[in-house]
Amino acid sequence: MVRKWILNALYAVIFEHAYSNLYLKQNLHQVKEKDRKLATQIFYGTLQNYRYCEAIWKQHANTKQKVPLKIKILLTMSVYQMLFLKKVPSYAIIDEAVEIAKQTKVHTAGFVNAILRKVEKDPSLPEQDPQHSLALRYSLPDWLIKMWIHQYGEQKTEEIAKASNASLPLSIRRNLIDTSEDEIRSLSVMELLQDPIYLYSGGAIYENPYYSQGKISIQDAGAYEIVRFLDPQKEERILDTCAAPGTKTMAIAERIEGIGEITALDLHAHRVQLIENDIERLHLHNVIAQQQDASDLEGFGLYDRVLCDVPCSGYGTLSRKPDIKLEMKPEDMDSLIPLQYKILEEGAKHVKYDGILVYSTCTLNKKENEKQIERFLKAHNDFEKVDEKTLFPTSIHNGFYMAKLKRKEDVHEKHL
Ligand SMILES: C[S@@+](CC[C@H](N)C(=O)[O-])C[C@H]1O[C@@H](n2cnc3c(N)ncnc32)[C@H](O)[C@@H]1O
Repeated sequence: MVRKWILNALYAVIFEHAYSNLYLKQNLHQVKEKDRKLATQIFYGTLQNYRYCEAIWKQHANTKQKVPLKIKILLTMSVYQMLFLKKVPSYAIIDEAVEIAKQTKVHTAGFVNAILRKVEKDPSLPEQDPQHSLALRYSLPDWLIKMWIHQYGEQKTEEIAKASNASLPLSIRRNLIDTSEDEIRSLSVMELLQDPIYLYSGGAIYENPYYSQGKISIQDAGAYEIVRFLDPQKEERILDTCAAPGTKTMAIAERIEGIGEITALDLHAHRVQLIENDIERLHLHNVIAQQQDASDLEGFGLYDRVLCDVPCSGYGTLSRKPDIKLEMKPEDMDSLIPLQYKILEEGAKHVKYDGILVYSTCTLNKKENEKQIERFLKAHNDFEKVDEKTLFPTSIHNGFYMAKLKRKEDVHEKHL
């Protein structure tokens, strides 16, 4: 029964903290091929709309009644289907939910039936304060909406919130070294966004021989903008300080057609392994992966370009990683700021005269973005800002912030 499988998958993500994309990658094969698309849609759709769907059934429940965790998820995923899957009639969704409740906690079947019948009759939420209702509509926490309104204004916040809930298409990057545009076009599953980025609609990408042969890689179109922004050139020495899983590293290597030298670092050994796997899959010989804390780069030399794609709160990637929405807490929001700044300062020491330093995040929080750069520039008058961009999320790509700094004085002896 596909819906029972989805219930267990959601339980693993919500209460056992499995990563949604990894869980699907490892377990979706248990679902019959014909049901995989639907299973994926209900799984991600429920995660994305969790707060909203939960609020809808909860208004019909007695607040004193103790509801088992799995039954809460069952109700929430059923409400998601009733509201968002127009092709499946409500009675079929309710019947199946009652059947699953009987198999899971038999005494809850009547409760599940009663609540879902009430939702069927009245699926709306009462009038709320506008900020709270915006947060609920897009299943985001109230404090995040408040912060975005404060930092980006009301209209932008509505756009960000909407995009954070979109079902993004999968996009891929053509390998610029050995895969021509014609070869990519011959695959009818590709639609051009901006070469080398294409939309992919060909189903399980990991099973596509183009993927295993290293001709294509998964790449968010917004993330690739950071690579264009870094603008790596052939024969340069490039340092990527927070590189795993290596998507941008590989895109840089392909952009310079394997001519030049890239050092890719990451703090965690298991994540360095991910970079190494891609070096092998893409047959790249000019990338060195190394486990290293980027807040201490003593002994590293000077580079033409340094990319600090720092760890961040990830609020630009909520549509592709809806699990973040379930776990985000206001106290976590700014916790990475000191580490980000340390990585930026350390990376800066290894930029050669006239060289380029790019600082980037996949979040929308000015304290992790613009404010970091303002503070850095005040403390380092040997750098100047040459460009800065916030790429807001859309229904095609994630959201990012990027700043490009140039070293303008030859003061390395002072630093190294
Ligand atoms: C935003 S992700 C990088 C994504 C990567 N650039 C890409 O495009 O695939 C941030 C990375 O920083 C790594 N990280 C966290 N703290 C670090 C540190 N002190 N030094 C180096 N890497 C660190 C994390 O393990 C994570 O892989």
